Amino acid sequence: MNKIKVVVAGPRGKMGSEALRMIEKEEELELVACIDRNYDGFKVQDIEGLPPFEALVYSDINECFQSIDADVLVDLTTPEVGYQHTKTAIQYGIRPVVGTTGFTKEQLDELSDLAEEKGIGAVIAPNFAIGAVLMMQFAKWAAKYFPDVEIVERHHDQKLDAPSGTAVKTAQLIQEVRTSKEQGHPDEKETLTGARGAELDGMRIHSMRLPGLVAHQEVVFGSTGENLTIKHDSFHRSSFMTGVKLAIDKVVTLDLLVYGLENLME
Ligand SMILES: NC(=O)C1=CN([C@@H]2O[C@H](COP(=O)(O)OP(=O)(O)OC[C@H]3O[C@@H](n4cnc5c(N)ncnc54)[C@H](OP(=O)(O)O)[C@@H]3O)[C@@H](O)[C@H]2O)C=CC1
Ligand SMILES: O=C(O)C1=N[C@H](C(=O)O)C[C@H](O)C1
Repeated sequence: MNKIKVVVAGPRGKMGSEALRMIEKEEELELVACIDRNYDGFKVQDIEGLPPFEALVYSDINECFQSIDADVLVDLTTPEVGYQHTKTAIQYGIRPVVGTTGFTKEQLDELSDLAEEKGIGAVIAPNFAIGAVLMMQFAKWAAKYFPDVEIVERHHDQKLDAPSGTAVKTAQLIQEVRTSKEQGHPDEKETLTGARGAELDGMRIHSMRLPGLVAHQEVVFGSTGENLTIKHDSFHRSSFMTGVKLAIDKVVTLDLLVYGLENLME
């Protein structure tokens, strides 16, 4: 059996370390290297808390891709670094699977164009939890009937981007089917800036950050005399790993960039 050769960027992070534990259990996957700014030249097994892989760690992504034979880059870092990593991977013909959130629309468009130009598969998924993907799809369905909607996302307080990638993706999916409208009272005024949350096409997105949380979202629809709430909770980062594995399996068969795991689920 030909294993899929995987590089993980951000291996000491909350998601990156979970991805290593997933790869350790999956027979068809082989970890061939990691990218980490602090441990150049180390073996993964020499970094405290990480599984006993012999794979080498590189600080420089170019050096990594010039030195090893890899099929897929899994990026779980930060918006700025993840964007650069994704671009570099496509340029080297290594297929990126990106969980990192916070990319701008312009960056996503640019990466999509680059992948198409090079004929390289790529997956960028704001949320790899199957339940979260379903939550977004159910919300899209409901928005056909309920155009008044607010999104409330709650995350741990170490998160760098707000709103979450999932909240933005949910709003974009809703936008595809919802009749565009401004919500709330036409004369409403914020007496404290930000009280009504972020705004996307008239929809409001509220972001909470608290210790103890992992990743949670409610999509609340309102209509005459009724409310509908669609809710998803990730209580542990293992919830994202089924989707990461699915994306790795599928990306090697693609020749363009796919944004959102729903496009890979049958
Ligand atoms: N798509 C999905 O399903 C999910 C996506 N995410 C996203 O994944 C990303 C990572 O999340 P999480 O694991 O919680 O974050 P962490 O902060 O725990 O991990 C981030 C990792 O990136 C590394 N990093 C940070 N800055 C740099 C840099 N300049 N160069 C190289 N490496 C760097 C960190 O290393 P260092 O210690 O050196 O800073 C760390 O290993 C986020 O964008 C988050 O939103 C999270 C959960 C699910
Ligand atoms: O940073 C996180 O933790 C998460 N980030 C992703 C997002 O921004 O939507 C996915 C999930 O919500 C966890």
